[in-house]
Amino acid sequence: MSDRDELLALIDELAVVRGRVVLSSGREADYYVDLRRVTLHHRAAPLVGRVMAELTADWDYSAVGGLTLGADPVATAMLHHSPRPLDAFVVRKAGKAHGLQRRIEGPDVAGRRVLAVEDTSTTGGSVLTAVDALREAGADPVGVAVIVDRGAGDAVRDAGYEYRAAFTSKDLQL
Ligand SMILES: O=P(O)(O)OC[C@H]1O[C@H](OP(=O)(O)OP(=O)(O)O)[C@H](O)[C@@H]1O
Ligand SMILES: O=C(O)c1cc(=O)[nH]c(=O)[nH]1
Repeated sequence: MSDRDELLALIDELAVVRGRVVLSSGREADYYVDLRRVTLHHRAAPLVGRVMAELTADWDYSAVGGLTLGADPVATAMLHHSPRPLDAFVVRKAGKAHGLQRRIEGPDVAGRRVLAVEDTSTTGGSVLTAVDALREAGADPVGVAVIVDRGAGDAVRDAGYEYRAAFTSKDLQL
């Protein structure tokens, strides 16, 4: 079985929850894909790293990350399982007032080409928040990549960024 097929089967088995749910955006939906159950799973996490690295293999970037928390294990999986040397970063939902007061944690991203990732994207609001913070920090986001797309493509493209998803809701029969 290919990495992609194995990952899709694990997402279906571990992450899909059917039932009424309120989403991050405040919208309601009748299914949820809890990808943290996949990105933090011993067998699935390396597949996430390889599939997401392959999905973006033709994009030039040296660091990967996104808005905490969903993006964090995606970025670290890529750091560990990408064939290219990659740093990871974490974009905080809010800056912190003590310590070094950084909004973006990890090796400096200023002046670097970076990839913004998400576990799943519905409105694109979360990943575009990360992209805005990256720009503010002097980084150059080369695109957005997510494991499961729930419809954020137009919003991300309208904001001026390329958008790729390893899978869509349809791949999961949702
Ligand atoms: O495209 P959007 O409409 O922004 O929705 C997608 C976001 O929702 C989830 O995170 P959530 O806000 O639940 O927070 P968490 O990552 O801290 O769990 C998910 O991990 C994405 O970040
Ligand atoms: O839009 C969201 O908040 C959302 C949808 C989904 O399927 N999974 C998730 O973690 N968040």
